[in-house]
Amino acid sequence: MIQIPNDEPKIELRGVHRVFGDTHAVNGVSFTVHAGEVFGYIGPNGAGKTTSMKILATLDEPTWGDARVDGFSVIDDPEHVRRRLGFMPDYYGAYQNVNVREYLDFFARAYGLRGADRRRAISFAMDFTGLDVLAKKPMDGLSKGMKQRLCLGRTMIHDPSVMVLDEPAAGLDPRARIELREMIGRLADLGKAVLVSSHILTELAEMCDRVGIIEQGRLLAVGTVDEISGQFEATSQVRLRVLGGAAAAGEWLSQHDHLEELAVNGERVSFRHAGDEAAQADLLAQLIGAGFRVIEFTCKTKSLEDVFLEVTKGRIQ
Ligand SMILES: Nc1ncnc2c1ncn2[C@@H]1O[C@H](COP(=O)(O)OP(=O)(O)OP(=O)(O)O)[C@@H](O)[C@H]1O
Repeated sequence: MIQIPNDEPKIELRGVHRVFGDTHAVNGVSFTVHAGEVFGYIGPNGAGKTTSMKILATLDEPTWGDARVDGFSVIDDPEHVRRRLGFMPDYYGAYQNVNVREYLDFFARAYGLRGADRRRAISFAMDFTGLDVLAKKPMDGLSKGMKQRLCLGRTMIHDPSVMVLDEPAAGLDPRARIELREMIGRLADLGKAVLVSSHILTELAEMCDRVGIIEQGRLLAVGTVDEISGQFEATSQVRLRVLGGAAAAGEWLSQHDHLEELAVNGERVSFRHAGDEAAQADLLAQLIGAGFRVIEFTCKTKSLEDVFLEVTKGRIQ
């Protein structure tokens, strides 16, 4: 995956709002995605991901603000946007008595592809998704993973420069998920800008160049996973057990800086510590030096899931 700085973004949301009655589904969201970049759009259920994606796909319009695809406004130039964008929704119908090739052929025709161009587009999509061996298989007989590939093939049939994928990994088994990640990487290698959503940060962490975390319609953080984690990894959760009771150790610790949320319960003490591992090792040595009989001492930095839970507060609307 490459990241090309200083070029025009392929996707640009500029202060996008979408209001449904009392619900501010998308609340002033702005971000960009460049050619060759995979951007993960992460948020809990009802956060506003699908609504933003539908606006990009010209299936809905912003109440205020604008979004651009390859420089074209979704409000002023929706026809140009549609030609340049492929949208994979989080649901799709399976047609009865339609095989893989026929399904792709239908969508290629819908995009106005003819003759040799249409045959080439179908072959490329089947090749890319590894469905060439299943060309004659009826669509309703495909596994979930294979249907997802077919849907991806349909989304790329008109060779869009922008791909918007709504929860593509939902319900896939681990192998299908790894294969999907690999396909998304190859889309980026082809120079496409890929926007992919999920409500699970870890599901996307490895495949995305950058992520945006959204909750209640607001974008709470944007950056690489490391950048976002770094903002929240400043403290570790420390737990210790002191033989014979921890009240005195708790009292001793409460005199120290860089400690928060100190709690004592029987032999156990827990607190948040703002220092690095060396500082924690020093603290343990001081505790033992002060005569406390420490039998357990653990430090846990935040996992990606912890970071996600901290960024999003679990509010729903
Ligand atoms: N057409 C609509 N009319 C009224 N409210 C809507 C409409 N579409 C979405 N909403 C509301 O907007 C909010 C955002 O919904 P959206 O589907 O964009 O969230 P999401 O992040 O995609 O969630 P999920 O992961 O559950 O798909 C929700 O509160 C939803 O109920």
